[in-house]
Amino acid sequence: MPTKVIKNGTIVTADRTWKADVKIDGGKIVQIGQNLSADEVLDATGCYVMPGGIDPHVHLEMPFMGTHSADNFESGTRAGLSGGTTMVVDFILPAPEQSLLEALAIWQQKSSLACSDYSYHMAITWWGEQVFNEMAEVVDRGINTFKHFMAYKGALMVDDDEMFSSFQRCSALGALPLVHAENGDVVASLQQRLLAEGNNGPEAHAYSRPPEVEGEAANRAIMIADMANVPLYIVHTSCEQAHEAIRRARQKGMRVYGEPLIQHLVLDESEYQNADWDHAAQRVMSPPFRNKLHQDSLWAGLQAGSLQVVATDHCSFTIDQKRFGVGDFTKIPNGTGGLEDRMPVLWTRGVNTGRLTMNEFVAVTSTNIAKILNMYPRKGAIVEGADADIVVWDPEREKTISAKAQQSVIEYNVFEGIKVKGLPRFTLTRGKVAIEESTVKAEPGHGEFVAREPFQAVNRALSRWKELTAPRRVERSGIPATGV
Ligand SMILES: NC(=O)NCCC(=O)O
Ligand SMILES: [Zn+2]
Ligand SMILES: [Zn+2]
Repeated sequence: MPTKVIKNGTIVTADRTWKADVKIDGGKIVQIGQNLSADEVLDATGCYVMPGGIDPHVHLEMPFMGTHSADNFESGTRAGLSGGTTMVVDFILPAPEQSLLEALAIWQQKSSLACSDYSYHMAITWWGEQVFNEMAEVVDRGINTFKHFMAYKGALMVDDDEMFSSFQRCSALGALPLVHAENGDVVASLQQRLLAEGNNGPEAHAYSRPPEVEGEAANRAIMIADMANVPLYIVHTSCEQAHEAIRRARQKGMRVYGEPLIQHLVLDESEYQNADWDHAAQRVMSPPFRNKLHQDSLWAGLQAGSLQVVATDHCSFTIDQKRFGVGDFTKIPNGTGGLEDRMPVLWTRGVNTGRLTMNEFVAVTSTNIAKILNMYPRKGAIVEGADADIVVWDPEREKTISAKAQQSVIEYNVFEGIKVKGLPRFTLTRGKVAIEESTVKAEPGHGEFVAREPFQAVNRALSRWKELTAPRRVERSGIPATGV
């Protein structure tokens, strides 16, 4: 590959902003400085040169609710690159009783046509000696995060006992547990009550998953992680109740991380009242969209640092797939898209409004998650030696989001009609230009798996502290005789 230099731009990282050129060779950043030269020049006049976005929460070709999500690794990563996201992390979902390693092989096959780099979280969907043993091998293969669904009763859900066992295993292996925090038993019961009362439309999806069920599960997961001496990452934090649990845990010194989605920051529950069934069903996801007060709480969390990451949970379904749930909202496949839109929408609603600084934008879209997932500074950084996953961001480029022009294969977009200002001029994946304004040059198969080492610092610090403060037997010199 010829050498490249990005010239005339302003580099923006999570902690600095400065004017310099960036030279790329062999997929890596090799030099940062003034007046650099190379075989090819990419002009960044008027632009910000930032670490490419990392979306740590996507479901590409996910087997779920009797179908598969519509975007695969090819269309999903192409959509990501179009919006400035240069890496995704997908969830491996072993079937009940299936070997984790067998499931990993299936996901390796699915991701062979990825256009950008990717990694995996392994879901713990059942528990037993085999899972306990295989978790060590999964960590050896570069997967240091394990996901637990506290919802989707009868499908992906695990109970507290299984979760506690798995969290303890994570602690021993230097791995990080993730949770989908919703009380699955209560949701299942509310769903049945709503259906029995004749509430079968998509709005009932939101009624069956109020913020309280998310808050309770977040608190429970935090307590279980504390008992297991392990940090915790709570995915798709959508409401004040869950955010409050995370804030409180962090104030007490616990390592708990929270991840709002761009959908929850920008779209609200009124979408489910739309008179058009398709419109409302297309927005069915778990947790559901919330009201403005919850949105304010999430924005405040990003500003204050109590929430660290903005993701998408990209899990797209076609109109026909959504229609599986006509007459019964519990059969509407849960999930929405967002991979192409996360960065432009967050820039527009965050940086352009003054809610986030540019550096905070980089932190919550890339650097923080690179650190949390233990792949920094290979990813999430503009430094010599890092992968050249870079977005050259033009703050003046505008568009109106429209499904007609998107990379995702579905026919609609939940952000349809939103005007964004701030878009990629170039997106580079390991030094290769994948996007040049609206020209897509992404190459299926270019993406590589990113292996992540087990955690050292946080897990060790937690275990050491717990060891020092563990309950201890009191040694006594004289023990009185029993009073008989
Ligand atoms: N979020 C959602 O509705 N679908 C994807 C699966 C999940 O993350 O819960
Ligand atoms: Zn989830
Ligand atoms: Zn998800």
